[in-house]
Amino acid sequence: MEGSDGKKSRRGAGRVCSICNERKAALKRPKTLEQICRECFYTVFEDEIHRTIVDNHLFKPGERVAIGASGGKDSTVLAYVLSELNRRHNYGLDLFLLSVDEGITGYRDDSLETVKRNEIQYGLPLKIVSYKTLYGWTMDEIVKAIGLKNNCTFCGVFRRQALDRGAAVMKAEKLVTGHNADDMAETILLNILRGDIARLSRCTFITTGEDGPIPRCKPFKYTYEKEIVMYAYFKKLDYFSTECIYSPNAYRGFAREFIKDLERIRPRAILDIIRSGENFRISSSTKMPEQGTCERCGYISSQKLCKACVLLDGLNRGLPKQGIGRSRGRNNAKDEEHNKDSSFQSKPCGALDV
Ligand SMILES: Nc1ncnc2c1ncn2[C@@H]1O[C@H](COP(=O)(O)OP(=O)(O)OP(=O)(O)O)[C@@H](O)[C@H]1O
Repeated sequence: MEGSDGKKSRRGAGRVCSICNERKAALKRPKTLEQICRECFYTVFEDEIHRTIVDNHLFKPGERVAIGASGGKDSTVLAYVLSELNRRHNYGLDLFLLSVDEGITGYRDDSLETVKRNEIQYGLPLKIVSYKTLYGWTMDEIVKAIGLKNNCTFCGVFRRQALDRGAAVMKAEKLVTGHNADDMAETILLNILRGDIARLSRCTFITTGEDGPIPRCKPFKYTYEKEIVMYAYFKKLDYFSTECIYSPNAYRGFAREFIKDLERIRPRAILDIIRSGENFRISSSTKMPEQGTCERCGYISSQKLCKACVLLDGLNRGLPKQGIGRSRGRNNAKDEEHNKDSSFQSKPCGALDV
């Protein structure tokens, strides 16, 4: 960059990487603000994920692992990095891509095309399961029935089960998702704001569902979204970057913006929120929901019917609002009455609903 005096601007020009002290710095690392070169960025980024995997015992050798692949930046980088680390460190994992087709025209159909290309680029087999086949409804049809306001509830609940069912069909022993540190901080904050103690106590776990059909883990728990985007950009990874056309959730949006503001002032804020969430102690007198199984479909549930069955029932009976909102200890006709007044909404898509 030339200054007004014709000399090279000092800002960043010629600065040496603070890690290798050899190459020219090419970027400011969002997590630490260090000026580093690309090569060192790749190394620290991948090594941190490797450490997270090893320190938290995320996998066992020989495990069959489904990578929840939406075609977006997070899961694309996850698929790429995990297959690299698997080779480099001999994890011995049998990896494959698992995608859920929610039936959102102009969004998921396009992102699935990206995943199909990733299948070839990374040499990972791909399995696609769809809402239409599993539930008889596409999200386009659900939105027609319910409108834009609560559709994320359906999508989040159905996706969670769809991933489990797809993983079960493919005989996976573990499912990994691309939820990152920003998602994690956002969910902690939302659970505090909602007073959702049950979720707050579990939402920071890196592995969840060990008592359910298939454990899920989040290797990007401490990975910053900005670094994921940077990594994808520098590595020229093929991903789909459009927002969901049905995703208007204002409450989560505020939490997201708040965290981004905090990060701008102090990058460590994201990690500190996660640490705080991890260190919360839930009072032993707090009543927690007991896990059982859904009477209808056998899926894990703390109610007589799981959330997906309640929502599906409502859709099929022409009462799509049934089951929207909190329904602790309910699952009966009174739900509907309650839901009319409920100011709470279930978790939207992108949720770290554990
Ligand atoms: N349709 C899908 N099929 C398979 N996995 C999915 C799907 N949608 C979401 N996931 C999994 O859940 C994670 C979090 O999803 P979320 O909706 O928050 O998207 P995101 O933060 O934009 O992630 P991505 O960039 O991977 O789309 C994804 O990284 C992915 O692993």
